[in-house]
Amino acid sequence: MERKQGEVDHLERPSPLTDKERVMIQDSWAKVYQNCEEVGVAILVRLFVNFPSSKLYFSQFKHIEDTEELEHSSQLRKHAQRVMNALNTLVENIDDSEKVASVLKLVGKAHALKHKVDPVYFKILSGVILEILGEEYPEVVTPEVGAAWTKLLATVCSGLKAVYEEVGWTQQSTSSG
Ligand code: HEM
Repeated sequence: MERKQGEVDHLERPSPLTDKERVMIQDSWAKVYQNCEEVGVAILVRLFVNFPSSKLYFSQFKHIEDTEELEHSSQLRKHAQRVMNALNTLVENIDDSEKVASVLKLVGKAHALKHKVDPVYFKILSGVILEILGEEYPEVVTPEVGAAWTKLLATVCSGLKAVYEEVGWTQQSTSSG
């Protein structure tokens, strides 16, 4: 059974990142980004395996259940690359709130208006990112570094939610699920 939304509720209402947290995020990301393709694919495969309803937005692999087959999907790999690139831009520009806001606006608008992705999946994805980073980089992602990432991802989710509200997103038939 899928895990539900409440699990990542701690990602709500982020407090601002401190300078120390920004540095921890940038240092840890530098290591992660060396393997961006592998890590990106691992994150998305975990998302789609653990939360199969998230697959339904993707025309080319929505019916694929086999993990290895998912891993090789070109649509999945392309999206993994896009997610990692966007995260890289956010981390690189962590001190530039205008740049961060413009990235979130582009991503939020595309997902709300074009792809019609329920924003809950951004929270779910954030949980998966934290999980994979902790598993793959246990030496780098110490509890303190993980906490900084939690804050960053919470900021991303709340920024995206604000964009969704701005473009008039209304909850679509997910209230019972
Ligand atoms: C931080 C999180 C994410 C980032 C940075 C991101 C980034 C992107 C980008 C840059 C695109 C192409 C933009 C466009 O179509 O105009 C895209 C496409 C897409 N995204 Fe995301 N995405 C994220 C999370 C998600 C999630 C959680 C889902 C659904 C569960 C999703 C579903 C899609 C779909 C269905 C497409 C179109 C795919 C295609 O045409 O092949 N994205 N994403």
